[in-house]
Amino acid sequence: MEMADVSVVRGRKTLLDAVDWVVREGERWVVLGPNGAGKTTLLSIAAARLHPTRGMVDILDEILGAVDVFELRPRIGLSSTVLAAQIPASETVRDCVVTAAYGVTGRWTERYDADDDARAQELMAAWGIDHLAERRFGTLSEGERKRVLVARALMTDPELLLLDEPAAGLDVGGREDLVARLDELARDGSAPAVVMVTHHLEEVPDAFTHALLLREGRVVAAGPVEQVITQRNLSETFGVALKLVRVGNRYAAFART
Ligand SMILES: Nc1ncnc2c1ncn2[C@@H]1O[C@H](COP(=O)(O)OP(=O)(O)OP(=O)(O)O)[C@@H](O)[C@H]1O
Repeated sequence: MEMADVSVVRGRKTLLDAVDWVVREGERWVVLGPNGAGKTTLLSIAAARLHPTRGMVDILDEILGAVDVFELRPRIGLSSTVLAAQIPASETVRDCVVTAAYGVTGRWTERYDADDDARAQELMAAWGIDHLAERRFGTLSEGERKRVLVARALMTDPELLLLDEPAAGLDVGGREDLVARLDELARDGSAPAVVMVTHHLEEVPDAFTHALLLREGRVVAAGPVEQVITQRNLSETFGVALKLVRVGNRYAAFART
């Protein structure tokens, strides 16, 4: 996925300002930035859900604006709270996952073949939700919901996987469980390129390779994790003097006093 000089302007507000970014096959990116930095806007463009005001976007060798987005979208897996809000509370977990094959939320009259059912079953097992297959989405805990959303995002065997705050609202146990699963996915050589948006350094899985830091719609730094996740870059990105703590390949940050 490539963005060149991408800007998004709404009224007098610039949501994204001249963003250049390349995500290559096999890379696992985390996008970090404070509230309102433009992370979700950036991900919406990468998901072919939003067109920029200016600039060029190439997703999986298709140029946004010159491609039928309905053909492109099934090649991109997306997990986000906006999507979660579109899933009917009465939908079973199995249907939440399998309906991604048609890019719909809410099973209706579509027909799914044995391969679709087998793929959904395999993903539910991999993400630890197979015991919940017949449970209604609306009855799940936040942690269970998050795992359903990632399993759903993988249903079409996408070439690009986009995760918008996949661990938001989880307790520490739930977060660590999800981070461990994402870490395993990141280490899988057959997994698609991954981009994960978060506010929290603690949520960056060990095996993630690259980071992009965003502040007020501008890229503060982008590149390999160890070069980008530095005390100086993070302090600039979040507008607070931060102390960076590294434990193995995991990170945390605290205000410097
Ligand atoms: N249609 C719009 N018109 C005007 N401003 C908008 C519009 N959509 C988003 N914004 C603003 O653009 C900024 C970036 O929003 P975005 O949701 O991309 O940020 P974010 O980094 O994902 O934030 P958060 O971490 O709080 O979810 C915010 O200040 C938001 O209020």
